Amino acid sequence: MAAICERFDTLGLEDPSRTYRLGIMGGTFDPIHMGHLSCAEEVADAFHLDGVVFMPAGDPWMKHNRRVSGAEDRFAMTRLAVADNPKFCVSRIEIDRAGETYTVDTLRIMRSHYPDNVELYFISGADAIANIASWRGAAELGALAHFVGVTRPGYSMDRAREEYLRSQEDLFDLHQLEITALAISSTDLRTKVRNGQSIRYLTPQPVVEYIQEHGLYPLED
Ligand SMILES: Nc1ncnc2c1ncn2[C@@H]1O[C@H](COP(=O)(O)OP(=O)(O)OP(=O)(O)O)[C@@H](O)[C@H]1O
Ligand SMILES: O=C(O)c1ccc[n+]([C@@H]2O[C@H](COP(=O)([O-])O)[C@@H](O)[C@H]2O)c1
Repeated sequence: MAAICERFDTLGLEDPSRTYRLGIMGGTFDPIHMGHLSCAEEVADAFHLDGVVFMPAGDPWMKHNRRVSGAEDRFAMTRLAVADNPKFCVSRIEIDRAGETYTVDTLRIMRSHYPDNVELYFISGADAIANIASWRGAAELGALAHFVGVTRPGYSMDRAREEYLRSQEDLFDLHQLEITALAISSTDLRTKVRNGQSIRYLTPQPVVEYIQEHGLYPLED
């Protein structure tokens, strides 16, 4: 099995004199939606990334207060959603790792997998960045990867930035990017499915069909 994700496992080796840039789009993806996909695409474009690895969290510990779908369903939906984009791939490393999922562990693994000419860019919405001071190993994160905080409707980027700087021992910079505002959330999609409303155009059609075929989201969070 590929160590990170097959498509980008040998990134950096082709031309050791060139710098490569790899994005990491971390999330629970329960389910993945156009907000995630469009965010990854806009960051890839703006930062000239060679690719983006979608990284479904195995056990997202900050979501223990609510129902989270099985990792294999979330992985399968993410794979369907990115299948038509040659710059995207999905990694199993977090869902194959036992225990609660910590980004610091993932970034350590990725940093040791890739040669030094591959720079890592962890992509995150303003809501996730605003919690970063409480992430495991927060002070180490900025040394392992660049962090790109993107705007998200309803969340403050100023607060996200303050929390990010608070989490860093040294003042690593946070790259900020204003992206097209899509007020879409997985929570809204789950609610719509439960209420029998359409989610067409909010997530790719293969994901809509997967949710229907597997009867996901019958119950409240
Ligand atoms: N519409 C959006 N615009 C920008 N970023 C987003 C958007 N939706 C999610 N993100 C970012 O994508 C990452 C993964 O998000 P996640 O999988 O938790 O989705 P979510 O829609 O926030 O889910 P939920 O509603 O279940 O909490 C986070 O960094 C989050 O900030
Ligand atoms: O490492 C941590 O402690 C940590 C705590 C909360 C969230 N994260 C990561 O942040 C990303 C977005 O998380 P979420 O919960 O908004 O889907 C995802 O990759 C999570 O694994 C990481």
